[in-house]
Amino acid sequence: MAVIIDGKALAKKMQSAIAAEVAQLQAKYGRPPGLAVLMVGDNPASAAYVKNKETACLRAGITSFGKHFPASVTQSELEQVIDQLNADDRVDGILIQLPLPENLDAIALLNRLAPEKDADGLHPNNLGKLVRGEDGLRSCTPAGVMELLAEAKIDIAGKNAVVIGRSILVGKPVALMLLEKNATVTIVHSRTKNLAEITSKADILIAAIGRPEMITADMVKPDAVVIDVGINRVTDDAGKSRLVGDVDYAGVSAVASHITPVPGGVGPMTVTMLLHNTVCSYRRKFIQ
Ligand SMILES: NC(=O)c1ccc[n+]([C@@H]2O[C@H](COP(=O)([O-])OP(=O)(O)OC[C@H]3O[C@@H](n4cnc5c(N)ncnc54)[C@H](OP(=O)(O)O)[C@@H]3O)[C@@H](O)[C@H]2O)c1
Ligand SMILES: Nc1nc(=O)c2c([nH]1)NC[C@@H]1CN(c3ccc(C(=O)N[C@@H](CCC(=O)O)C(=O)O)cc3)CN21
Repeated sequence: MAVIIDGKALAKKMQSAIAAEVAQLQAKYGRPPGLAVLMVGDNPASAAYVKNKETACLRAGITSFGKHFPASVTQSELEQVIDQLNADDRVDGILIQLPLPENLDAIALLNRLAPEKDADGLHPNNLGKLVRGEDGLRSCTPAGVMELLAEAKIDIAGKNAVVIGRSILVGKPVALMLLEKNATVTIVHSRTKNLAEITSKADILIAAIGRPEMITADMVKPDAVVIDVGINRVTDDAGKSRLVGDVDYAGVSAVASHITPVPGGVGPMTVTMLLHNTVCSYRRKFIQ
């Protein structure tokens, strides 16, 4: 049976360290760090994120400026809100929840963020720094995945890492971070042929697909490290709603050497890295 990489436990440990640092910084600089999250519509994965993020901010002493808009909000209304938040001295981090409804231009909104407040590292300046291997604000979920691999003491250099998914939010940045740690990285996606043949050669398999329990034991190499990024809400036979990942946890945990559960794996680490990025931006404002 696979070792469970406990994201909830690591998140708890890191969030208490962040809370202690926030208390010190606030005493010194006179105001708490602030994080603004823009959410449009009612995506179920986004709703889970918002709830956990707000609790974590409260515990860490970070002020939340949550803004929830109906799906009918316009591009120019959101642009105005971003401009206000960019100019607001109480706000250190801004996050735009993805995906946005199709009528909105997400890229244009991400481009409008002040890069130094871009808490999810999705502004072109920050993505460019990641490509070049420079320090900068990095996407929270991929950064959380890397923290989980480090905590479990997984050797990355020279390993075959396969990332399923190529989104700007998860797949592409996590592939770059694995490459930075000297993995041999393959990215697969919906147009890939022979997907199972490629995934079954992975020493490290990262699933960021958005398809409930798609990765089954026959697609996984024995003793692989499996990180499940997926957050999918499904209704079981008894009519009860629950969260599942992109990996068939019961089947895959019988063949993998390490696995992250859903819930309790990557999700809590995403929240943690969001707090981390917000505090980094705050610190950078006061300490050059
Ligand atoms: N745990 C967390 O903190 C966290 C954070 C962010 C997202 N998530 C979850 O992670 C999942 C992925 O999120 P995302 O934002 O990256 O999603 P996304 O933008 O929808 O991207 C999904 C990727 O998976 C690929 N894909 C879809 N179906 C496939 C198939 N049958 N075979 C192979 N590849 C396939 C897509 O390929 P194409 O590019 O060819 O379409 C795309 O690249 C979702 O469940 C999301 O809720 C979790
Ligand atoms: N810009 C942006 N960045 C993101 O990281 C992001 C989005 N947008 N949009 C939504 C997705 C989904 N995300 C999530 C979803 C759930 C948790 C989370 O904390 N999940 C808990 C359980 C939640 C519950 O039980 O309600 C977990 O243990 O997995 C975190 C991030 C982050 N995501």
